[in-house]
Amino acid sequence: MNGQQRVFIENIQPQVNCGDFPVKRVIGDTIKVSADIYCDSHDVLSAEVLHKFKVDKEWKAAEMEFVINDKWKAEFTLDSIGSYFYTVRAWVDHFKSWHRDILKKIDAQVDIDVDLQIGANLIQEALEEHETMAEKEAAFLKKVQKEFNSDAVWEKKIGSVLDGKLYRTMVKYPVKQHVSQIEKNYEITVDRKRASFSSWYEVFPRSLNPYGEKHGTFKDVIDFLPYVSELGFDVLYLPPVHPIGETKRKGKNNSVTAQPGEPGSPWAIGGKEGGHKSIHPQLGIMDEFSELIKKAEEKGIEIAMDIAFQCSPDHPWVKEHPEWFRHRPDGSLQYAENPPKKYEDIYPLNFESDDWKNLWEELKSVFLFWIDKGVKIFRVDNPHTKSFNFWGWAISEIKKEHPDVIFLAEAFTRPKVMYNLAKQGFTQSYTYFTWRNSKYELETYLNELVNSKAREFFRPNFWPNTPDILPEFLQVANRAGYIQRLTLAATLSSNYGIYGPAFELMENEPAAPGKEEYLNSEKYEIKNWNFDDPKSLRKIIARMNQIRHENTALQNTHSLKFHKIDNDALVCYSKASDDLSNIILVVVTLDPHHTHSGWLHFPLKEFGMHEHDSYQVHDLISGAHFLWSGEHNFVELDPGVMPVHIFKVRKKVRTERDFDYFM
Ligand SMILES: O=P(O)(O)O[C@H]1O[C@H](CO)[C@@H](O[C@H]2O[C@H](CO)[C@@H](O)[C@H](O)[C@H]2O)[C@H](O)[C@H]1O
Repeated sequence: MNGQQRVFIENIQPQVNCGDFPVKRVIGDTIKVSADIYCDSHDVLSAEVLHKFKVDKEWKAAEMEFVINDKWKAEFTLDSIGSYFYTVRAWVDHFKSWHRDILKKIDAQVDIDVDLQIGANLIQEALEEHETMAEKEAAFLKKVQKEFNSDAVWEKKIGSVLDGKLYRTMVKYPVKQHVSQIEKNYEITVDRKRASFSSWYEVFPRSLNPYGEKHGTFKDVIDFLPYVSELGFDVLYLPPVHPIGETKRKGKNNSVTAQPGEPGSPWAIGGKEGGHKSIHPQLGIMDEFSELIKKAEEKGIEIAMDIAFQCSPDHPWVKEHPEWFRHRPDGSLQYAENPPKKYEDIYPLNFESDDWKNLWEELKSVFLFWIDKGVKIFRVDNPHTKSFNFWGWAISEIKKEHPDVIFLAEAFTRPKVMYNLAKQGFTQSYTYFTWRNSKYELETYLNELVNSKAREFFRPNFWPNTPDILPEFLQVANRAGYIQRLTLAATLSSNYGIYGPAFELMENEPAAPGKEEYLNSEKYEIKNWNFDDPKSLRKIIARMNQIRHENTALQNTHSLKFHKIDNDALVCYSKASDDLSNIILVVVTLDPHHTHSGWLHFPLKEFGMHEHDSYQVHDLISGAHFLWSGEHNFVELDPGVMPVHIFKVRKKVRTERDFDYFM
């Protein structure tokens, strides 16, 4: 410790686990750093945030500004994808202290002769510290210094003190003595935009044969792209595309024995044709996969690949690397489980294997293999059943070379485990949204995601359904119920997705009463979907995605605010762009059967308006416009017509010619 250091720096924000893990942002974001900074006595302090992009040699400094109660803040912009680092330093600023005190003394008309000599000495220190100071400024300081040391009249001397030029020049050339600096460098992972704003559509390629007669292929997926594009999705997520094992293959409805010709679960990876780096022969060949990536890209769609680190008994690794699996005393291998679910057709990898280094390398190489083929988004199956240290290592290794890669964690498990995976580097995470139905459940859960420390590292991705989950709500939902869940997913979270055909075609028969699995699940059989079914929700889904793309407010999750509405069947919330130029107010009825109404409270001041202002709300779903005034307004939703309002709030703009319009 250097005993001359007097400044304390604490509570640096944002940070995750005291800086053990990075905070997350996307390119173009401005990061706001704050810290509690104080010292003994009454001296004035100066502080700055030092920051740099990983490869930069030099640190840049952002001057911190005092806020209140020893809190200081500064901000800087993140203009590259990759890792940034920052830390905070502060020191007692003797010039600023001198300046503040001498002004008080002048005011009180007390003797300041000695203070002026001290001022002259401070100027001397600045001149010595900054030898390269611009000549003009150095000359100015020397002139003032001479005055302070001269017999010039009092008025002349204080004229220089009061003249802002001295203050401005000295602050520009600070003398940083006995600087306290936090030793830790806090990390920020800066991702590309899609990390925080993405719309996912999940489809099984093998079900895309247009006539439903054969196994679908990558070519069929290419032909399906216009549909995905029409619906407005930008990520097309495909369950595993690898060879499927024959041994222990599962049959229809999760039967533990498959009948001849049944295709098996795509997650039972590996067969005689290869493992995680091979393609299921009935889907096509590698060139066709590359063609799919290319064609999708032309339409602004990215292909997300499923990474499921597990092996069917026929996977080459089972023979080539028996040491990567756990052997039971009788020599057999234990199949995988995610209690109470049993996955009899796969073996889990043993992360305690003595050969763990080679195992880790091989798994990393699976990602790199597909990245080389053009995949930049991975949905990772069950990451919570693999070593967390492996994920931390693998993701950071991959991101060193490929900082634009996005990883979605499919971990439906305990909250702390889900959060740990996000801290290890997963870009986005599945959530409990799927089961949050009531107003209380939604508000509590969203407040946890948006207003707790989790917001710094956990990016939620909301799914109303998945091939594994047909939630009870959807099992009994009518059309309004589906639209309600779609709206909540698409407007509460800036990342959302649907397990496509089953959602828009409102497939909702459970495997058995009380089960949340789909009857005749696509996981075990090839489906023949009628995408042109007149009851399809495709039009409203397309509109929802269009609204998301046209309104930057919906492209973030952090600005979410719930608003009071005096009816528990109605939920009301808003999102806004950082500059408040785009404000979206959403009202959803949670009762898909009866009409509900209520008075909502929209706190205008928080959105840059006056509490009595009149403004327009434009329902982006129905097209209706309403003129509202003040903070309390009435809404009514008949789910038979439409269970949601997605209002764009148009503020009144006053022009110079006294002509008002709504922006
Ligand atoms: O355990 P989760 O609910 O998170 O589900 C994920 O992982 C499962 C195992 O990979 C996967 O399960 C599917 O594939 C298994 C292996 O073929 C099969 O035994 C299961 O019956 C089938 O559901 C699930 O789809 C995935 O989301």
